[in-house]
Amino acid sequence: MQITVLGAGAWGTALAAQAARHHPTLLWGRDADQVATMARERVNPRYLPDVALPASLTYGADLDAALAHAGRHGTDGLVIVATPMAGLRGMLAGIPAHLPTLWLSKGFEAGTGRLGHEIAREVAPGLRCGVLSGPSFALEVARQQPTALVAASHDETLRDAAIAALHGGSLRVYGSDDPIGVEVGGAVKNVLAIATGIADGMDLGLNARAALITRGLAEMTRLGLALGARAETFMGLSGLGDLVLTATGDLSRNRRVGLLLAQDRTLAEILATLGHVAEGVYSAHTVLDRAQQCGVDMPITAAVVAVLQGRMSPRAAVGLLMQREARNE
Ligand SMILES: NC(=O)C1=CN([C@@H]2O[C@H](COP(=O)(O)OP(=O)(O)OC[C@H]3O[C@@H](n4cnc5c(N)ncnc54)[C@H](O)[C@@H]3O)[C@@H](O)[C@H]2O)C=CC1
Ligand SMILES: O=C(CO)COP(=O)(O)O
Repeated sequence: MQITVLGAGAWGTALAAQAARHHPTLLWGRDADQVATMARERVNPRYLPDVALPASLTYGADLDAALAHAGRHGTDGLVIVATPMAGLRGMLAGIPAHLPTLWLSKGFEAGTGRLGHEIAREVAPGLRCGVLSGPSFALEVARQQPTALVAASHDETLRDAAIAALHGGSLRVYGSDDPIGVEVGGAVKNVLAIATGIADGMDLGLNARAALITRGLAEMTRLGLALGARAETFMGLSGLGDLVLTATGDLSRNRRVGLLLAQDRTLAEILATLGHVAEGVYSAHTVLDRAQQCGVDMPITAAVVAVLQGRMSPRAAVGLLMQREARNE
């Protein structure tokens, strides 16, 4: 299978390395100098330093040529979009309709509030596509540490293509026909990881973290159900799985944002030093907007939004959550 990965950040590079062990794979990046460095040194010094990339992986900065690589044998190729959510719309709009496509981006699009499958429906109707998500720090995948992912699409042939492309060795890829649930899980866990980062940064303790994860999962599930997802999806890899990973794992950029907010660093300072995208920062208020449109209560998300917008201190946000009325679980 001919595979093209669009986006040479941490996750695109890690997944391209995995794919290249089994299939002819090309990694496209928008920065020609970075691409030339990767091709020469077989390492991505900016986003995944210290990980040697397989010799079989090829590189390109020309988007048309990269897409032609995936289309070399007609419809048998696969395009994997690995940009942040902000780049997904532009990428999907340029992919030829015959090329099956997966995206890795996790979030609600800032401005429109759309999930990936909603963007695809708008800009690429007819494209066979789906999302690949689940608990997966790029560094661990790049180091070939065991990881389980979920490929979600209403199109069974697309799920099969994702599994054929990536399942094997240290990576297990499960299928799901609930792309809404898988996308809501991947988007909301980023916001909740900021919340547990704040709690841990304030030394609130392990009980507080467990409470945020559990009640956060309830928020995530409520929103997902309102948007048309199935409840059981949130007990799976992209719900509970990715939430536990991101909310507790110090490799998470979203969690790191929360830890630093708790030290009273400003968001601008934090983002200037992060060096990678933290999607929760950009989709938190969009999650809340969509929840409000559906009449869904998301108090933890609302608290994170207030802190991110500088309207409330972390301490005040915790106080507000603790003062809420008692209710049945
Ligand atoms: N890093 C990780 O462990 C994981 C990340 N993800 C998701 O994958 C997506 C990408 O994340 P990372 O690779 O970690 O980000 P990153 O911050 O490491 O790299 C982002 C890459 O995207 C490129 N980029 C940014 N905007 C772009 C645009 N408009 N068009 C084309 N390229 C653009 C940047 O140049 C950079 O190469 C995010 O949505 C993230 O939530 C999902 C699972 C794991
Ligand atoms: O999505 C991820 C792990 O599954 C990565 O999380 P962060 O973006 O918070 O690093």
